[in-house]
Amino acid sequence: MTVFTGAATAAKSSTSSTSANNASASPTVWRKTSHPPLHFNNNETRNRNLQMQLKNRGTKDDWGASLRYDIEEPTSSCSSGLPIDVPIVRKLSRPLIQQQQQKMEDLDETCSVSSTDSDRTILSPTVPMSIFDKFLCLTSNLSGLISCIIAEARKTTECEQYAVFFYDDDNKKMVLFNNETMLMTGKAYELNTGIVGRVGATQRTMNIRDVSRCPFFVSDIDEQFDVKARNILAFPLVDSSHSLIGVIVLYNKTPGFSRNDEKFIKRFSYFVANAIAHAILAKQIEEVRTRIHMVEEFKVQGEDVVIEEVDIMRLVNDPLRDWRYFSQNFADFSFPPRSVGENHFHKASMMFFEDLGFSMQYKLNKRKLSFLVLRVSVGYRPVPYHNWSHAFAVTHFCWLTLRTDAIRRALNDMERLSLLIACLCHDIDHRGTTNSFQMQSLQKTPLSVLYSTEGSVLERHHFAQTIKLLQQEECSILENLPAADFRTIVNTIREVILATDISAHLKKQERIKTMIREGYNPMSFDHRYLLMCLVMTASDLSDQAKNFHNAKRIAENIYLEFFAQGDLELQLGVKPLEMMDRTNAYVPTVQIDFLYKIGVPVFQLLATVVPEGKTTAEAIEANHMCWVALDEECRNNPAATNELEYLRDEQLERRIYEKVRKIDPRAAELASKRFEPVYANGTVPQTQDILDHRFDGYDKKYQLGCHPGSGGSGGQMNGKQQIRSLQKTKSKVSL
Ligand SMILES: Nc1nc2c(ncn2[C@@H]2O[C@@H]3COP(=O)(O)O[C@H]3[C@H]2O)c(=O)[nH]1
Repeated sequence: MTVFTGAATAAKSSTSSTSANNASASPTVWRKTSHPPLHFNNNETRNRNLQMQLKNRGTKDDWGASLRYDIEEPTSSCSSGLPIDVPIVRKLSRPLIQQQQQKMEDLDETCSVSSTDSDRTILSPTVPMSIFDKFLCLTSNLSGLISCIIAEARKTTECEQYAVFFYDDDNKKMVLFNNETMLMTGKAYELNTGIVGRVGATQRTMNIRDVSRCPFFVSDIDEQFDVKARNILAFPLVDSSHSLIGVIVLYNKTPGFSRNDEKFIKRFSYFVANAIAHAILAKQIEEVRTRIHMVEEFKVQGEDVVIEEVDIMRLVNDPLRDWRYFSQNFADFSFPPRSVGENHFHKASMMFFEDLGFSMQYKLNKRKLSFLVLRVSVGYRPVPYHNWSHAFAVTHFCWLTLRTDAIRRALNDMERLSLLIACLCHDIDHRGTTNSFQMQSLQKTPLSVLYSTEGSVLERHHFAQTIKLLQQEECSILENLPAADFRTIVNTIREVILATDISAHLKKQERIKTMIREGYNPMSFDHRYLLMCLVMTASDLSDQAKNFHNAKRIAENIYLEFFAQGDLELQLGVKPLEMMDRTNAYVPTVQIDFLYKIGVPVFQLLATVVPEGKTTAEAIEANHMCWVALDEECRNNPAATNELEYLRDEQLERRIYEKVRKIDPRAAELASKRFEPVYANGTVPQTQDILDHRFDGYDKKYQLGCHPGSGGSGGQMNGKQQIRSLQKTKSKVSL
C-alpha cells in the first residue's frame, strides 16, 4: 500500500533541505503544496507526474489545489513503521494506485523536511478526539461552535484572522457568516468566484502563499472584516455525505501556511464539517420554531377567546352611567380605581368615552366600543402586574386628567381620544418580562427577533396589537373618521404607547422639565407631544400616587413579576438584576430610588401643568416617605423581609404612618387615606381582595429569601436626605 504522510515534495527546484515551511521554491517554479508525492517506486509513474507538474507550472492548476483526502483509522500503520497514533491518509480522488509499502528511507529522500521522529509527528499532526467532543457539545449554539473551531484552528496554525462562509445550496452561493440571528443573512457570492468560491466549487483546500500573485484572488470576496490578506489557507467543509457545508478562510500566517497546517486542516475539516452541519440543522430547526412563534406573535392575544353576545349586549344595553354610579369618589385623583371591582371595569371603560363626549363627537358605535373593550381585556395576560386591572387603573387616571380644564385647553379632542385609547391598550399581551429580557435572553424571544433593531420591543408589540384590534370589523370604532384624522389618531396612539417605555421617558425628562420651566406652548407640536407623553407616563405610574396601602400592594405585584423573571433568567444561565433576584432584592430601597428618581418628578411636573392633580404629587412624595420609614423598620429586622408578605403587614403599615406623622402630618394623612369598600349601586359587595394577584412564578414555585441589599438607597443620597431634598424642591416649585 502506498502510504504517505504528506511528505512535501516540491518540484526538485531546490535542495532537499528546503524547509516544509519555506514560503516557496525559486520564484520561477511554483511550489505545489500537496501534489501527489513523487516517491513512487515506479519510475514511469514518477516521470509522468513530474511532466504533469512541469506542464502545469504557473497555471491556475498549479495552486496547491489539494486533492480530497479522507481520514482512515490507522490500520497497518505499525507495519508502515509510522508512530502508532499517526492516522494513515489515503487518497480518494486519485486513481487507486498499487498498494505499496512505503519505506521510511524513501521519506528522507523525497520529503522536504528531515524525517526525524519529531518532524514525523509534526508532519502528521493528530487532532485529539477531545476537540471533537467539544464541537459536538456545541451543535446547539452555532456561533459558539464557530468560535471554538476557529480558536482550535488558530491555536495550531497561528493565523491572524478568519472568515467563515456557508454554502447556500438553494441559491448556489457562498454566504458570509456574520453571527446574525438568522442564518444566510450575510453577503452572498457566486460559487467559483474568488478563492472562497473556487474552494467551494472544487471542494479542495487552497494554500495561497502570496495572494497578490494568485489569479483566483478577488479582494471583495476573499478579504472580509477589513482584513488585508497576505496569504490564505482556505479549506472546504464537506460532510460525510460529501455535501459542501461551507468554506473556512484563515488569513495571514507568518511566513505562510505550511504543509503541516494543511495536514492539520485536512484532518480537522472533516469533523468540523459534520459538527457544523449538525449545528446548522439545529439552527434551522430553531429558526422554523421562531418563525412559528413569530406567526403566533402576529395573532392578537386572546383572539381565540370567544366574545359572548350576552357580554356585548350587557354593555350595549347598559344605560349611560354617570361616574357616581361606581363611587362617590370615583373622580378623585386619590381614588384607587380597582376598588370598584373587576366586574365593573368594562362598564367604567365605556363610561370614560361617554363622559368625555367622544362617543357623540366621533359617532363611536356602541356595539363596536363594547366589543373593543371586551377584546382588549382578554388581550391582557393573567400576569401579576401588567394585566387588565393595570390597564383599567391607567385608563382611569388618564380619564381624570383628560377631563381637567387644564388638559382640555392644552390638548385637542383627537389627542385626548388618542390618549384614552392608548391607555386602554398600552400593555396588551405583556408577558410580565421586561424589554431587556426580550433582548438578552439566550434563545432570542420572537418579539426581539421582530422588533429588536428599533428598541422598545414590548411597546412596539403592544402598539401592533392595538392597531390590529382597531382594524378588526367588530372593533373599528374609528371607522367614521376621515382618513386623515384616523391616521393622526393612529400616529398619536403609537407615539404615546412607545412613550410608556420608561427608558424612553428618562431620555425626554429634561425636555419636559424645560417645557414646564419655559411654560407650555400649545402652538408647539413638540410641547403637545411632550405633554401627551407626560400624561401617559403619569397614568402608567399612577398606582404609586394613590394611598400607601394601594401603592405597596401594587408594588408587590411588580416584584412578583420581577422575581419570576429573575427565576427564568437564572434557569437560562443569565444573572438577573439585583432587583429581580429574589435572593438579593430588597424592595424598600428599590422603591425609594424608583420614586425619588422617576415617580416623584413625573407627578411634580404634571402638577405644574394640571393644578387639579396637585394632590398626586403630594401623595407620591408621602409614599416615598413611607418607603423610607419602612426601610428603617426593616433594616432593624432583616429577617422580616425574607418574603414579600411584610408588604401586607397591617400593623407594620400603621407603624409606618405613625413614623411619618411625626415628620409630616399632611403626608401621613394622604398616605393612610382609605376609602370605604366600594359597592357600586345594585351590585354584590366586593368580597375578593381586588388588589390580590397571587402568583407562583412563570414556571416554578418561587423560593423566597431576599435579604436587605447592601448600602443605602442607591445613588448618592439615603432616604432621609432624599426627603429633605424633595421638600426643598417643593418649596421652590410652586405646585
Ligand atoms: N421598581 C418599580 N418599578 C415600577 C413601579 N411602578 C412602575 N414601575 C416600572 O415602571 C415601568 C413603566 O412601564 P411598564 O409598565 O412597562 O413597567 C413599569 C415598571 O417596570 C414601582 O412601584 N417600582
